[in-house]
Amino acid sequence: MTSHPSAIPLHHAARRGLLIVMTGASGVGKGTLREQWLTGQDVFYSTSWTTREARPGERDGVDYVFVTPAAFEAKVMADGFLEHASFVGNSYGTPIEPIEAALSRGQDVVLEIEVEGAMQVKARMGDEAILVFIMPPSLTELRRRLEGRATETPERIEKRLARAREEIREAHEFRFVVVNDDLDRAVEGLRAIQTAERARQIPENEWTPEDRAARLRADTLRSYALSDADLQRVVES
Ligand SMILES: Nc1ncnc2c1ncn2[C@@H]1O[C@H](COP(=O)(O)OP(=O)(O)OP(=O)(O)O)[C@@H](O)[C@H]1O
Ligand SMILES: Nc1nc2c(ncn2[C@@H]2O[C@H](COP(=O)(O)O)[C@@H](O)[C@H]2O)c(=O)[nH]1
Repeated sequence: MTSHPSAIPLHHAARRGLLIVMTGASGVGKGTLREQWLTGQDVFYSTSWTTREARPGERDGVDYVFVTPAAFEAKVMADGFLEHASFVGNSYGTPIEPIEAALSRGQDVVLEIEVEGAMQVKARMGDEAILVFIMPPSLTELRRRLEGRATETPERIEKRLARAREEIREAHEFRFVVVNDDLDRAVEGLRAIQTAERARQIPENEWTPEDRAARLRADTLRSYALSDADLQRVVES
């Protein structure tokens, strides 16, 4: 029997990549988690544009594309960003074109961005965006991590912590919340989310035992379990 393309069930058609957005306060460990989580995976990590100065050891085109405010503004005017935001005195943005190309060829895409930009992605991409808020165990631990990383002046650390207090209060806006206390446990949570979201693209009767386990684990990370009081406790701790 010959089959017509339109007769191919949707789930057998080429899979579109997942768009996973990691967000959360500066210094919570997004980059550290991402490196451990994505090592060995063929995932497209979006390199952002920024107007901030490169830190020692950061490479242009790898860690960020470092640009002047004028070049950044020109890209904004050309509608070249999926999202962009100002963060403690500098601009940051996600170039749109490589993201759409990766998703169309079936490659998963990971963004690592602050909260205002993540809200823009949510508004623009709707349910396609899998938004994951990375939560610090406490604000005291977040301060310890920012101080330990030693990339910011004391004044800039205070500004980032002030912004963190606002960002943490927005956590319930995102689909999942992963607490980055124990690094391995947090990475395992991110893997479960990725596997569970992939499984959603196929009928449930085709799920493997691993898919089912991932779904159960991912359900424990849904943000609706968090109350405002829970978020306030983190901010005050
Ligand atoms: N689970 C963890 N336990 C202890 N320290 C951690 C943990 N995760 C990350 N760190 C440390 O916290 C510091 C900040 O981590 P990282 O640079 O990955 O944060 P980030 O969220 O990517 O920051 P930014 O948003 O500013 O780029 C680093 O020194 C890192 O080694
Ligand atoms: N909205 C966006 N935020 C971004 C982007 N790239 C990085 N970031 C976030 O900015 C802060 C500060 O970063 P740092 O490198 O100066 O410490 C942090 O939360 C990053 O995740 C982006 O393209 N858009």
